[in-house]
Amino acid sequence: MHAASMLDQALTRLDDAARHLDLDADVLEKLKYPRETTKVRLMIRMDDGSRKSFMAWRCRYDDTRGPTKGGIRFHPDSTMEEVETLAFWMTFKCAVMNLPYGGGKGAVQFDPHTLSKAELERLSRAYVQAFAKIIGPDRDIPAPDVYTNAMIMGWMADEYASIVGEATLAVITGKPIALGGSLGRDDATARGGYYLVQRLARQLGLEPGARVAIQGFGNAGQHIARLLAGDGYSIVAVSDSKGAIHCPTGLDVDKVFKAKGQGSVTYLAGADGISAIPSDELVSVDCELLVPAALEDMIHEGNAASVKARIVLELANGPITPEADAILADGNVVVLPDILANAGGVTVSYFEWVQNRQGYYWPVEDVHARLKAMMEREGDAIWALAQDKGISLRSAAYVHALSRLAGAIEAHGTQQFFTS
Ligand SMILES: NC(=O)C1=CN([C@@H]2O[C@H](COP(=O)(O)OP(=O)(O)OC[C@H]3O[C@@H](n4cnc5c(N)ncnc54)[C@H](OP(=O)(O)O)[C@@H]3O)[C@@H](O)[C@H]2O)C=CC1
Ligand SMILES: O=C(O)CCC(=O)C(=O)O
Repeated sequence: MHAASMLDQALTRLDDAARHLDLDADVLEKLKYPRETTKVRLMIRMDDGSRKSFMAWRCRYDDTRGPTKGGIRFHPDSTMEEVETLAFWMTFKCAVMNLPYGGGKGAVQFDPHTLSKAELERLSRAYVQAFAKIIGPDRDIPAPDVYTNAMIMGWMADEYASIVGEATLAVITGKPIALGGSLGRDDATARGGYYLVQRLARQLGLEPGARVAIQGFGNAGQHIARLLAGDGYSIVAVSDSKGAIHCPTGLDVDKVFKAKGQGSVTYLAGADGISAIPSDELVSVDCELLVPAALEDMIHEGNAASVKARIVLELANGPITPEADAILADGNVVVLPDILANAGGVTVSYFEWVQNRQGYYWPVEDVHARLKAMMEREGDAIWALAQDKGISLRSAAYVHALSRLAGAIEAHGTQQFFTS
């Protein structure tokens, strides 16, 4: 898909949701455009003494419900349109979960595999130097996303502290535990999706033993594999950026982790009845549950009809295009939508922010219990709304979020509304 049309495509979900609510036109006008997007060219010194520049963005899409929140992505294909679209989704995700946040997102356009660790640290710190006036614990709070992690969040938090002259832990989440991170943030994205599947398993007709295919084997993909396999689900296919593997009788998840540790899940191809399959065939594998956990637009008009799974758990943001959504709906495939299914990550980020502000840290059991309760509360509400209105879970999630956003926009009053 052409990047320029990405936000327009995402906005079709807003229009769809608006049809189910009696909204003031001002609400839609406010949510149709990003509030602010800042673009900076970052310049760092490379290990060989040369200087190199990198395009970077931070978007604060909407802050009606609170400071903007969302991850920072390091990826060679990132664009401003992608950042704005991801920030739009964050706005709705935070509203779905009733977190006191608006939506934001950031990115640097480069391939992190091409930089040394020291160069990566300089670039991460340069990002914070450039955006120090935009981020802040009550303004805009970054976190990890694709190809960023706790180590990078630690460098960024450290850089921010040195700029403002005091430790400000709540400026960024997904930090190392040693630097004010929350227990349970590492697997929170997958765990939130897992709690949702557990909660809706009966309605979805899913049970342990069901076959699962997982696209992407990073933070989200690895943790969902571990959690579902631990419950007796059979992981029959996985992929990463280098390719995909398939084993109809079920993969040994420990061996997949070992292969990934050595470089790629594809290293297992050829062993124990495991075959290599083309990456784009992962979504067509015969299974009950398909888990996209990589990038956007992986299920599109061209391959949606080949999906054999009955249920799709969207751990990735935007893995299904609107055209593919319609094809899946025609085939009675139930989609657990991204703004609910992967909201565990930002929810535990919120817990981290709360703990940083309290200066009091929770045991992991408390983090899990609170996350579970929130996933079940919002999951139940969205399920009931979908049943009641006869609409998809995605439409119901957007309606659920939009009614909260509309309430907040209206409560701000017109002066605030037009000048903020
Ligand atoms: N981290 C978080 O807290 C959250 C993440 N998400 C979303 O989840 C998705 C995954 O993020 P996350 O797990 O954090 O990112 P990671 O960087 O940890 O992992 C990304 C994974 O996707 C794989 N990948 C990249 N391109 C392809 C491809 N073309 N086909 C198959 N696999 C591919 C990568 O492969 P390789 O390992 O070979 O590089 C890697 O395994 C994204 O959409 C992200 O926005 C959503 C909510 C929160
Ligand atoms: O943890 C966060 O604050 C945001 C995570 C994120 O970027 C996402 O949910 O897409």
